Amino acid sequence: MKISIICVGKIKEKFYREAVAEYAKRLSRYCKLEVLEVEDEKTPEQPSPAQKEQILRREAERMERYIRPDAHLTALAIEGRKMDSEQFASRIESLGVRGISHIQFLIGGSLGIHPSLLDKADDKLSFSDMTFPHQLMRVILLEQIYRGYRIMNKEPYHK
Ligand SMILES: C[S@@+](CC[C@H](N)C(=O)[O-])C[C@H]1O[C@@H](n2cnc3c(N)ncnc32)[C@H](O)[C@@H]1O
Repeated sequence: MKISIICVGKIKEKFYREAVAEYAKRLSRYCKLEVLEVEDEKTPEQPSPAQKEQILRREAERMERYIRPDAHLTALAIEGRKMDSEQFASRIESLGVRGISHIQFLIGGSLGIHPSLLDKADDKLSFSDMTFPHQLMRVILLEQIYRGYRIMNKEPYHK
């Protein structure tokens, strides 16, 4: 399985970069992982609705360049569907059984993901009703994918 994480903005903090690198290393046993970063737009403190629309549209256009029509697309969104780790593992497994060999995840920037891009996603996945910074979200997603593979392979994992 190939897994792509398409995200807005770079990871600035060293400790997040190290966590991403650690999970990427652990995941290399299970899947082919790629992390694709697109440039974020400068966002004013209080963007007007028009500015917000423009920022989200530009970031969405950049993300769309990486979206592959044959891949299964999951957008990370607070208002998406919640699942537990076992359900998430089954989801990845069942996509593989259905012959899907590429899963793409989208993580938005500070203003989120443009609604038109959210509409294109096959799934919208929520990790809780709370808002996480996009850099931390990347780490959490990688950890859950790793946990998912451990669950699928019936390998021990701390609870
Ligand atoms: C700082 S958040 C954006 C917050 C923005 N106000 C919104 O409502 O989308 C950046 C990105 O991280 C992801 N994210 C943050 N918290 C999340 C959560 N609880 N569940 C799923 N994705 C989340 C989403 O992809 C979001 O676009």
